[in-house]
Amino acid sequence: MSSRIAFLKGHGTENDFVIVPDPDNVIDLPAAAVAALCDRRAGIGGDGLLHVVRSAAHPEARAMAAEAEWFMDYRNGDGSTVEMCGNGVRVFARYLQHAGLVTEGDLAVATRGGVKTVHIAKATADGGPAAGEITVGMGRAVLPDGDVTVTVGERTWPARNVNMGNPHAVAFVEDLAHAGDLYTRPPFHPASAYPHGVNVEFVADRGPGHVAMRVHERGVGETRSCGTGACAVAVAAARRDGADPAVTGTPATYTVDVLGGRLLITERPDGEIEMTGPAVIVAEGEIDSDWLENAVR
Ligand SMILES: N[C@@H](CCC[C@H](N)C(=O)O)C(=O)O
Repeated sequence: MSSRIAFLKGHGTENDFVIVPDPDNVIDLPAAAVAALCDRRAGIGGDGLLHVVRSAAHPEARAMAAEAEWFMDYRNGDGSTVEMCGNGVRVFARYLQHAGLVTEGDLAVATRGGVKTVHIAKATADGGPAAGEITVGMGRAVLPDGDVTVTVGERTWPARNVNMGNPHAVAFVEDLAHAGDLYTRPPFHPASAYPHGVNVEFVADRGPGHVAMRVHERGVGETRSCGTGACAVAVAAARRDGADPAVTGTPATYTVDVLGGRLLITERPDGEIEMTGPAVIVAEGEIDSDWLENAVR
């Protein structure tokens, strides 16, 4: 018998998500269902899906339940299950606030990349541009050794391998247009560098401590923003600029412009990376369970 499944739609710097609240983890969301929901023509449309589950109700999050009540079961738009989504965590927190499950201030969110600390800023009465922005403690970057290159058409660039819980290849370019059509992933070399796929960022300078990026996201295509990608870009830019907060004892802050807005990234001397940006809930509605079942068949 047909039933209704509640959903919301939200975005963070235009990286957009279908949000499916399911505190007790009773909704079956195989990869094909996620891909159908994220389909921009035949479904609701989104770069990914945020399945909102109590940590205690999810086998992959139970061990984190004492630290974080809520688990972000994140999926890419193609249905793949991956470690982390930076914009997704902010939108996830905004959903919890919107639903009255948390209030402004600090909270912890369980993810496959570990527990993330989140701070929801108080919205100012004048509704200033930064009102209610959300800051996430994204953890530390890992920079594996080894040279990687990425290629678009006739051009090849060296890329910095940065792991933010998920893998990134960061290439500095003169002009973001040189990245071409990022619908498909640019080839990288050596092929063995990323056995589980990779997100590829192209970065151009805009001024001191200020860069702009475009991204091809694993499991999605080109998106208008990637939070983990912006963190990877800030770390790669800092190292290129000779700044390592662990050595200098001084935080390194980069403004990262993405196609859908702006993120502020700070790497602290202890290596912890903080990302600040907006998160917006734009709509809510109901999914027809018959439609979803048929879409999966
Ligand atoms: N958009 C995300 C990253 C989502 C995961 C990524 N596509 C992957 O497969 O690693 C972000 O904001 O970080």
